[in-house]
Amino acid sequence: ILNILEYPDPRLRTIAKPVDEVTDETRKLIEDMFETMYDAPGIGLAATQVNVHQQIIVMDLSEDKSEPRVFINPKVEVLDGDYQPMQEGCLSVPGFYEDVDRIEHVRINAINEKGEAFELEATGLLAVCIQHEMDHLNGKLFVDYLSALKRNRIRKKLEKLHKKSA
Ligand SMILES: O=C(O)C[C@@H](Cc1ccccc1)[C@H](O)SCc1ccccc1
Ligand SMILES: [Zn+2]
Repeated sequence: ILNILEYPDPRLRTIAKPVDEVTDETRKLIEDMFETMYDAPGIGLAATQVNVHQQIIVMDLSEDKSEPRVFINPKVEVLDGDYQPMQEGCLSVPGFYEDVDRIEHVRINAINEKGEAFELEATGLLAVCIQHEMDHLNGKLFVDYLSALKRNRIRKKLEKLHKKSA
């Protein structure tokens, strides 16, 4: 189980680098990321959240861990400009849920854990999760879409929690 960085940890703002070659080490990291995500529990996890600054996302939207997905060096294209609001949470901002507007229909191009390129069209929760995880790889968090007032309230509450546990 890997440690998940929590807001406002500045390391969450790091921009992830592309993966040059998918090695056994990459596959071991992906395995550890799935274990960490399922344990949290969550339906998505970006390498940035476990302080590894490579463009790697793991996801599983199923109820029974039956649909693990891996996205390496992902690129997202907007397929139509409509936005949809959805309540989002984040394993790096535990306990807070707020509505965020995301693009409704996207296409993602990525590489899988075998190093093979693939393409996927997504709408609904999958599209939202892909955009949420892509933001992590670009050092962005869902709290960045909220008002400064809300974001500061969340930051203060989490900082207080971190002081207690520190
Ligand atoms: O990246 C993360 O922190 C995991 C996120 C992924 C996510 C956020 C918003 C909407 C969809 C996915 C979540 O914390 S995983 C927890 C969760 C589970 C079911 C539905 C929404 C969020
Ligand atoms: Zn998140």
